[in-house]
Amino acid sequence: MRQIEKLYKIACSPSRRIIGLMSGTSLDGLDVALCQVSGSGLATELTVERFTTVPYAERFRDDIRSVFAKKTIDFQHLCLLNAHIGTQHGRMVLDCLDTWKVNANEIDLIASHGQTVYHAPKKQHGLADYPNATLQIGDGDHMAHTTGIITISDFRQKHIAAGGEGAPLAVYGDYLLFSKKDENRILLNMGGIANFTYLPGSQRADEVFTTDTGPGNTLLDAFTSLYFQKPYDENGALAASGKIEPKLLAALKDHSFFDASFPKTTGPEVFNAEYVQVAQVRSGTQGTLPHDLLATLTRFSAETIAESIKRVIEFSEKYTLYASGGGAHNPILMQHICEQLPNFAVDSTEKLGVAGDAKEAVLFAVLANETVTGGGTDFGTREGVPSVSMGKISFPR
Ligand SMILES: Nc1ncnc2c1ncn2[C@@H]1O[C@H](COP(=O)(O)OP(=O)(O)OP(=O)(O)O)[C@@H](O)[C@H]1O
Ligand SMILES: CC(=O)N[C@H]1[C@@H]2OC[C@@H](O2)[C@@H](O)[C@@H]1O[C@H](C)C(=O)O
Repeated sequence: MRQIEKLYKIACSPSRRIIGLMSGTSLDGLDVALCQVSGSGLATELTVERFTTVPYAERFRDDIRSVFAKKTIDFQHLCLLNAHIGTQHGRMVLDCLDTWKVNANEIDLIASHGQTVYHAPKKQHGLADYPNATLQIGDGDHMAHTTGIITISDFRQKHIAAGGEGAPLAVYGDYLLFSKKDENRILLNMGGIANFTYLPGSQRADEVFTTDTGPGNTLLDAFTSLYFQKPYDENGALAASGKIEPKLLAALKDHSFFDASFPKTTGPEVFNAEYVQVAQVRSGTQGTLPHDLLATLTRFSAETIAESIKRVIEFSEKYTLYASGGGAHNPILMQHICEQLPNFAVDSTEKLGVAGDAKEAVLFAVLANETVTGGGTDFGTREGVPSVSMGKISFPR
């Protein structure tokens, strides 16, 4: 059968098995979600059959770090990694299928985010002659060839072509899977970077809203690794035993990103260890003890998240916040957020049927489903949510 006919059959079938893949800014591993998806648009129904995070080997992580969020890199290495990550992610998928005892030919599609290596929205690069830009590597052709499964990848470019910043894309899946009549919902994801989607109880697509808020865990991870040689502050234990340094907190919050209008996006290109060190010098707090630094950075993430949410809500309305991403496992971060949003009901996306750790990978499966089924949800003229299909199709042969 011709490849295009196979794809057409997949598109016409009442349901599809799609593997969603996400490798985020934390570089902890590849999130792999095997989903059964039926319908499209607001009639989409999705069940997560399997989910796992394949942890990255130290060597693979260091390899990605060598080109990650840096202005100057070894260009040959970037070129090699584009193919290498595509193949490695493909092998990780095959290993998962093996463990799950699922044959690759039972899978209809892979939705592969790839690895963001640089994110440069115009508001950040400031170069008048250039557009918003972002780069995800781990090419879809390598994934398709390695796995033998039709792969949809590189979702962010169409968003940019249509006037967006290439992120957050979660909003599309959030709206299709989680919006509910008469309930105002905020879906807050805290990975390396934090973002949220606002889903109005009106369920009107043209009122849906999304933005990044700034750092989630990225700074916590950087300093936990520097001072404690651990990948992250497990359960916020280190921050819990420190004191917030107010002068440093004020200096951390003093950045144009936080004053810029919504929607906006960012990444570790801005929020990195150097950002903190500069804030320490500016506030004369270089002597801050490691535990106090983590306490302050945790509060910094929480305040910038809560303040962003407060900017878009009506105080007379009721909202439920559903948390996801690794930060939802950090009780200190969650406690600070809840404290600043006292009128919110707070829950996890688990309550909505999708585990918080799986959510982003699942949402890419939804995006791929929309690409092949035609989708066509009209988000109106809302900035940051262009009404486009996303992703490029790679056939295995
Ligand atoms: N038990 C825990 N306690 C504290 N923090 C945790 C815990 N579990 C995970 N995390 C944090 O979550 C991070 C991973 O989050 P996640 O996988 O959502 O990020 P990501 O998808 O890579 O990032 P992004 O969404 O920005 O692309 C870890 O690096 C760690 O900081
Ligand atoms: C350019 C890029 O990879 N951005 C990521 C990153 O990680 C979190 C936040 O910043 C978000 O905007 C986005 O990912 C999620 C999956 C999104 O697009 O919704």
